[in-house]
Amino acid sequence: MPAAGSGVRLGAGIPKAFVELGDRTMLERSVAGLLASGVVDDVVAVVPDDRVDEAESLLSPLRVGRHVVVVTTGGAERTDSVRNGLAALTTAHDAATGAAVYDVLLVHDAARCLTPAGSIRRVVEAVRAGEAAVVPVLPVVDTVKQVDAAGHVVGTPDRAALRAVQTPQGFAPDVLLAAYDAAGDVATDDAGLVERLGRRVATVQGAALAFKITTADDRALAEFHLRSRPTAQPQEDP
Ligand SMILES: Nc1ccn([C@@H]2O[C@H](COP(=O)(O)OP(=O)(O)OP(=O)(O)O)[C@@H](O)[C@H]2O)c(=O)n1
Ligand SMILES: C[C@](O)(CO)[C@H](O)COP(=O)(O)O
Repeated sequence: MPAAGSGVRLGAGIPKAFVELGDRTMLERSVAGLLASGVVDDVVAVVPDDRVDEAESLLSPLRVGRHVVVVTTGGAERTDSVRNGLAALTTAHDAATGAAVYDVLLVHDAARCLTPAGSIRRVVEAVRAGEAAVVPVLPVVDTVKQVDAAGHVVGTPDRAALRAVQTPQGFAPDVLLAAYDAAGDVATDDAGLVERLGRRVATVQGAALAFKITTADDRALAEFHLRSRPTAQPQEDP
């Protein structure tokens, strides 16, 4: 779980994953949401260097039953943070068993902390059914324009062929590790690195509640959803 971003666009003055929504930080909500989905065993949370102790303390109550929750530090770009998370996972495996024990790896933004369980499950099921890489998507409802540097429209892609992509993105472990090994530069999502290997990326239905909390308006929207359902993290698709 990449959670090491600074949250410039949110403008809260602290790293975004540590911003509270209601009584819990986005980080806690996101990790709890994954573990509550019933299809996630362990989580590596990737946080800013100076937030490791705080993350350990926030996430400690979630270390129940068989679940392992590891905290490690991030890098300058999201890609760097995910790479650090994968390294922590590999190290943990080598120390414990000497072999990979997972059949699916997910990469999930801490900033998508209201993601319903259904979306997480659909991604995992599609990887288990044989897809090497899977992304949850929504149809694009606005017309999308391509613009030049001056902001003038240079094209209108066919909206029917466009999708807005969310997380968690799911992968066969060897495919994700190979994609990060091969990655020379940054990508805006993890599946983009898999595409560069020439591998197929499948789509499954995403969820409106899996929106990425990016701006103050998004935060207000998330708080509205939580006030509407005060008792729990949303776990089912609307
Ligand atoms: N160097 C980075 C940058 C981003 N992320 C994480 O990647 C997810 C998606 O990134 P984004 O929403 O863009 O978060 P920020 O980078 O914090 O936002 P901003 O660009 O506004 O600063 C977030 O959970 C964020 O914490 C990360 O782990 N490491
Ligand atoms: C991975 C992602 O959430 C898919 O939509 C998105 O690309 C992250 O972008 P950000 O600029 O790092 O928020």
